[in-house]
Amino acid sequence: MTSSDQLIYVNNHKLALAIIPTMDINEDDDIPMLVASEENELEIEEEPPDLVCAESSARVPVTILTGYLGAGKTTLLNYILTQQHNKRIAVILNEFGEGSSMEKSLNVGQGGDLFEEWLELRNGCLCCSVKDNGVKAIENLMKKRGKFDYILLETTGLADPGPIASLFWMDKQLESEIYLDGIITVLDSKYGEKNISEKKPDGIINEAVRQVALADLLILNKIDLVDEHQLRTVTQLVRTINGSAAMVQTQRCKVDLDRILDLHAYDCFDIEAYEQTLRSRFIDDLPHLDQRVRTVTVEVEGSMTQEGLDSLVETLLWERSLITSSGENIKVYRMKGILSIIGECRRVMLQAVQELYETEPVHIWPEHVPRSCKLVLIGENINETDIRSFLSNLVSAVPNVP
Ligand SMILES: Nc1nc2c(ncn2[C@@H]2O[C@H](COP(=O)(O)OP(=O)(O)OP(=O)(O)O)[C@@H](O)[C@H]2O)c(=O)[nH]1
Repeated sequence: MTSSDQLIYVNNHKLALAIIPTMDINEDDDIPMLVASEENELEIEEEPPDLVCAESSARVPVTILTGYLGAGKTTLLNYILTQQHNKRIAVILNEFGEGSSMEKSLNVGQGGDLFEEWLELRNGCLCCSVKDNGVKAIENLMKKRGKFDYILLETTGLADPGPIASLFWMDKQLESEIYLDGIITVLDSKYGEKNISEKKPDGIINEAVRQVALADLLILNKIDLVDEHQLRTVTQLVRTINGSAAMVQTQRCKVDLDRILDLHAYDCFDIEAYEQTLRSRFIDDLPHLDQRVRTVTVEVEGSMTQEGLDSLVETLLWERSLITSSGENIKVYRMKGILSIIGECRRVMLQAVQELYETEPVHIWPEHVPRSCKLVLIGENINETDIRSFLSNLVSAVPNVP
């Protein structure tokens, strides 16, 4: 198998498995197409009856499964695929063509009526910065194989999930067939602290920290290998980095699938669930650890103008130009918020990953509730004092302005 192959397994009933390795992209190349290689001709039925979704107009969720080397990502994947979920799940392993990972993935779904297809991705990959390519490749795959109900994407242990999330976080106006449902990070309870604390050259934040920071759900796995004290320490550490994600403790990643699938972490499908994620679960810093990446929640009473919102996005996400009082540059990985915008009678939901953001008016502000702007930020060098001061400058001192 060469690095330009994709391996697709399709279980007639509910499972398709794909491995998409790293590829080079030429600027002159067209949008990637999934084509059959000569090695194993792909036989495509126009509409395979058992794989075509009844509601073909429904968008397909993508869940990103990430976590440091050996944390239990594949264990989680296998667990999901063997549970009752009544979904036709496509699995994409972003494995960079590593032989061992492929062998391991061959175990997934064995025992069912499994068959293989070899596909080649002419250009484009899931880890590149060209947003459309990975998405188009999957959409092409869906056209060929019929529509899946769900896509699970397992990253490598050393992946930064940020760029991958940006790839799938599609603007609704682009009318993509897929959308980002959530990022799940699996952590090894025994080695999690060591992995998170590992220093990289030039002070770069390591991948384990980034994976925790960007999680919508944190799975603290391998709890059978630690005692209560170790579990408390790693839980505290993870919570300090990401105070917004839900968290579960597991052995062999056994977790209720309702906690994993259909999270809607990037839309306002369930506003109450969204508001839950804005509630601070922040705990005190652990003094013995260098905690450059952390979560801060700030709420300022009052409303801001649309220009204020533009300025917030520009400063925090695009220019990354906010400097702390101690001279450090604030870098936001993930931001959520509920804002009061002057002239808008509804609460405005704000979501951001890396430099991408989305705002959406949701519920009407109740008359008795004072208007306010609330932000949750996860990133480097973030501290409450500087964020509060920045937000206060943007928020007018006039509460309850319609
Ligand atoms: N004791 C114990 N072992 C576990 C648990 N979960 C997974 N493992 C084992 O840990 C090892 C690594 O698990 P994987 O699921 O392959 O981890 P991964 O994150 O996919 O690993 P990479 O792809 O190499 O980064 C395997 O031997 C698993 O059987 C657990 O809860 N307890």
